[in-house]
Amino acid sequence: MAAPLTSALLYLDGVSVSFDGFRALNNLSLVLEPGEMRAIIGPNGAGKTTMMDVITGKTRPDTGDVYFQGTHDLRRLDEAAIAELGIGRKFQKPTVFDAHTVEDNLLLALKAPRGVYANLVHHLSGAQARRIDEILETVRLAERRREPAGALSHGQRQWLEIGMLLAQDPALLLVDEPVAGMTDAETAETAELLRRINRTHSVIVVEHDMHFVRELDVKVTVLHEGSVLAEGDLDAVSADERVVEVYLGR
Ligand SMILES: Nc1ncnc2c1ncn2[C@@H]1O[C@H](COP(=O)(O)OP(=O)(O)OP(=O)(O)O)[C@@H](O)[C@H]1O
Repeated sequence: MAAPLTSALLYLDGVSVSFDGFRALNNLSLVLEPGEMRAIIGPNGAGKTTMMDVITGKTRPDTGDVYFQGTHDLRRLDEAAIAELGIGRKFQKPTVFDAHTVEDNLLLALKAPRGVYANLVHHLSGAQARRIDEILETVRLAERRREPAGALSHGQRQWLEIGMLLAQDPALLLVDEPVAGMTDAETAETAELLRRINRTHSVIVVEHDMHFVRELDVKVTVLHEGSVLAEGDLDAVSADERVVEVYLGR
């Protein structure tokens, strides 16, 4: 089938996924514009993780369209090919190397340059060093750069993991529950950090913490039973009776 004509960065239309007859995603449609940051909320089992799994190629939809940058049909690509296209995912559980320093973790995550001439190596290490400085600044770990990652707080480890994702320079970052277990101060800093990242990257963030979602100040999609229940700014969706009923509580 021909790709739909869309200027969207990410385009999901009519996506359904069943596990043993149970519909985890049920005719889900979602459009993310280039440069956008979107917050995804919804009760346990709403399909948030399954949606991320479909976008990253971990789970194949039974039906529906999934396009990236208008032309890439993500249903036809495997996880590695989708990552290579520029979709990066941060899981809730950090996977940093504890014994390595913060900056070495970032260096390991930097995309290996392809087809590089040997006499450019020195020049490239300079570029890599600048990139690492930039990422350390963004994820607020410049002062901890020479410490082992194992010495970081829970929140700082999450930031390092976001930094490692940035090192791969994805066009779209998928971030799953970044502030779970963080202090209030770390949560506020994480909102600030993602807003900064969003100046140059598109982001989808799944999160239950409503204070955090408010601080992001972006369009919110509420999932429920595998479909979009409501979409809009947080005040609008919070005022939606159906959202109050299934998620926010009275
Ligand atoms: N591999 C699987 N096999 C069977 N059922 C699954 C599988 N993955 C997810 N499900 C079911 O699909 C539904 C949607 O799950 P999903 O993890 O996407 O929800 P979620 O919105 O991410 O929830 P949470 O907020 O708890 O993380 C759940 O009922 C879950 O039990």
